Amino acid sequence: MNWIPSTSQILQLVLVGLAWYLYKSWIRPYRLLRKLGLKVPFPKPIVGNLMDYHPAVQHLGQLKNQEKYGRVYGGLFFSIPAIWVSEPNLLKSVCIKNFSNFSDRYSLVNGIEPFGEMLLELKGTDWKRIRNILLPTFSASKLKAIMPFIDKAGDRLVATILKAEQDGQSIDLWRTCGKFTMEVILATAFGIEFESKEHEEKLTNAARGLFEISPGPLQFLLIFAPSLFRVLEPKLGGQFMNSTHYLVKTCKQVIKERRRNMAQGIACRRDILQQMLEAGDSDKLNDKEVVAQALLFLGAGYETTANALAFATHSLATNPEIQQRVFDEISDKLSETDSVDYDSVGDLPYLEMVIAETLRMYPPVFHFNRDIKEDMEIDGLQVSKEAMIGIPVYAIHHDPKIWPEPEQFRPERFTSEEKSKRDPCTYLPFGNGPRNCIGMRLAMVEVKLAIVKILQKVELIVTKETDVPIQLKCGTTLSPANGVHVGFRKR
Ligand code: HEM
Repeated sequence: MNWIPSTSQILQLVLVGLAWYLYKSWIRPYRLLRKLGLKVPFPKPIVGNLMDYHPAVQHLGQLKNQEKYGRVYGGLFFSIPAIWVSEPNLLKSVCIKNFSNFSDRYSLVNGIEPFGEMLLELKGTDWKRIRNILLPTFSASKLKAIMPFIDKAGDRLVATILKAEQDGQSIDLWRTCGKFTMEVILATAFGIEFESKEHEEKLTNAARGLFEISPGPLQFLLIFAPSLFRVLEPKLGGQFMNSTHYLVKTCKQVIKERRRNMAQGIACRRDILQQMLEAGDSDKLNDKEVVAQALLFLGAGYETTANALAFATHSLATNPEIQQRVFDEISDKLSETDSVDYDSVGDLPYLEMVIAETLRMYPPVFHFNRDIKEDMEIDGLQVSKEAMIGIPVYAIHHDPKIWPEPEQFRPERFTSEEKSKRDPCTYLPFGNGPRNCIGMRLAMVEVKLAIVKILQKVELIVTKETDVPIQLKCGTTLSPANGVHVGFRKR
């Protein structure tokens, strides 16, 4: 005889299931953090502490939590227990001293192809293998080879600015910087140059759609139910899956063409894509791995670098004496006719300090994380393998005990003397340790070259449209909430 459950039995089952789910995803991780001896703001079911502050101002949430709970506290990222650490000694242990226990990142997008194969998401020996193959790609000599692409994109950036100045038009310099960094990364990592305005827009929109998932239901699905995410996201108007498909297809076409040319002995462009295709002696990257890294470089290198450059231009416009000093340094070291090459942009110490201070005040990557392999105690802090370490970069960079008057823009904080007084783990725009940002040199050279080229032609000035102070917004990265609207005065 078939047993048919009654409505009340079904209801009871649903309630038990719900209670079990809430216990597992809410109470249990909360109790774990409390058991570790951490102060934890009481989380909400499902979202945890994610919505304690509006998602767009997570950077201020970091600061408030640091003020309230100190440099170590707990919180739930959805149901994932996170130990937030901003104490420099502990950070040194996590990122460097005990690296073997914290060598991986907590996986947030590895259920979608090709994200699981990206360096950012890879773990253990798989990460080490790909990182070692890729490292030489970002060496000084290899970056020198791609300088012509960066230089060309820099010329286009300056042409746009000069046209705006001539027409007396206002432009959003943040968007313009985005076009520059997009052009660089597409030309170098994807081996593509824009064929038309339409082509440029299609590629730019697709690249923007990557990693463009803000905290909310879609992010929840992406982390906890990637198969469902794959089906639902495009139907809910998201761009992530469509952008991914388009970019993978585009990259595969370029790789096919390169492989054909290589087989026929036809010389190929010396860009990052080519270096990846040729990288490794006995241990080569296969095409799937190359596509994954090209997409990652696009996602990790476009918006971050654009924001850094846009924040730097805003800081220069709002600090005219500092801008003058940078201009004097550029004029002393480089005549306008000199080509701006890798070595010449590397010899501008004051500009370097200005960029460092920009990245302190406005770190585009305002937090990052480390997975915990085994339970252990580090400098009196008990950590559990069921949790992750969260690193609140914005709060660390605005801690008044480390950076007096943190809201003041002072490049002098980065003289060699001042730097030697501070613990390196108090400044983390590119992370730290063996898992730090592999694209740091490329990003720095892009930002420096663009600033040199801009300042050689125009002075950046504050207009009535300029946001002072600049308003910030958290999405995947920390960006200017209203763009960057500064004026230009031709030199
Ligand atoms: C101003 C621009 C940039 C900033 C602020 C930035 C920041 C960061 C940060 C904070 C991390 C995490 C580091 C850690 O966990 O210790 C990271 C990782 C990474 N970044 Fe960047 N980044 C920038 C530009 C770039 C560029 C231009 C590329 C490549 C073209 C790139 C590629 C990567 C990759 C592949 C990783 C993962 C490294 C690994 O797991 O081994 N980044 N970046």
